Amino acid sequence: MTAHESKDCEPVITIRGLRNSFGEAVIHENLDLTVCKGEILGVVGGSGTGKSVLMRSVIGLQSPESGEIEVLGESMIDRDEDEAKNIRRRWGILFQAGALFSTLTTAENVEVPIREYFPFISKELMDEIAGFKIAMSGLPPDAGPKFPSELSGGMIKRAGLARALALDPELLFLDEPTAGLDPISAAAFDELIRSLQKKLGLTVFLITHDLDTLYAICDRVAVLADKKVIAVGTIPELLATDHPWIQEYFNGPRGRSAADTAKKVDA
Ligand SMILES: Nc1ncnc2c1ncn2[C@@H]1O[C@H](COP(=O)(O)OP(=O)(O)OP(=O)(O)O)[C@@H](O)[C@H]1O
Repeated sequence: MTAHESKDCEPVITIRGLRNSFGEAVIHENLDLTVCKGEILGVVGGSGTGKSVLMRSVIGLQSPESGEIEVLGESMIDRDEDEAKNIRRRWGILFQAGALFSTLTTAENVEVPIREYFPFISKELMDEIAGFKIAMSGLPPDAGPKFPSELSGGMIKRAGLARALALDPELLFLDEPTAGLDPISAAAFDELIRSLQKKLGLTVFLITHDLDTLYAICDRVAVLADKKVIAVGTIPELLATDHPWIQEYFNGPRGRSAADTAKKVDA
C-alpha cells in the first residue's frame, strides 16, 4: 500500500501558499503541495512552468517571495547556514546533468559530501563507503577511479546517484533523471530508483518529462500549470479530471504509448 492510499500521509515536504517571481514574471502563485513519507512523487508540467524553480525553493537554493516550506519537519524559510546544513544532510540530490566535478574521479565525487560532514573519517573508511554507494547505484567497481569524461551518460547518472546516496538520505530529489538516456537505460534507471526507494525507505521528489517513468515508478503525480499545482494524484485519478493540459498530456499519442507499455509490463 502506498503512502497516499493509507490516508495517514506523514508529510515529508509541505508547501503552502508559495509565490516566486522574477521581475514581472510570476512563476508560482499560491502553490500548495504535500509529499508523503515513502512515496515517489512525480512532478510534471510544460516547459517553463516552474518545476526546477519549485525544487530549488524546496532545497533552499531559491528564496521564495512568500509562502511556507517545511522539509522533514523543519521550516526552510529564513534558516541560518548551520541550520540549513543540518537539514541538507538528510537529503540527496541528483541534478539533471549529474553535476559531477570533472576533475575528481567517481569515488572522489561520492566522497565530497562525506568529507563536508565527516572530515575526520579515515581515507580507508571513506573509500569503503564510496565503493559501497557506487555498487548500490549499479556501477562496476572499476567506475570508482574513472573520471566523469570516461563514463557514459547512463553511468554519469548512476555516479550522481551514488553521490546523492552518500550520506544515507531520507529524501531524494531527482531532476529529470532519465533525460538523455536511451529507452533501455532509462527503464533500467527507473527500476534502480524504485528498488532503492523500497530497500532504503526513501521519499522521492522527482521532476520528469518521461511518461514511461511516471507510469513505471511514481505513486502519485503532481501537475504544475497556471502557476500552481492544479492536480495531484495517481495517474487514474488525474485521468478522471477534465483539465485540458492533463488530458492532452496523458491521452496524447505519447501518453497512450506509455500507458500501453505499462500495461504490457504489468501483464
Ligand atoms: N534565475 C532566474 N532568473 C530569471 N528567470 C528565471 C530564473 N530561473 C528560472 N527562471 C524562469 O522561471 C521559469 C520557470 O523555470 P523552470 O526552469 O523552473 O521551468 P521548468 O518547468 O523546470 O522547465 P523545463 O521543463 O523546460 O526544464 C522560466 O520562465 C525561467 O526562464
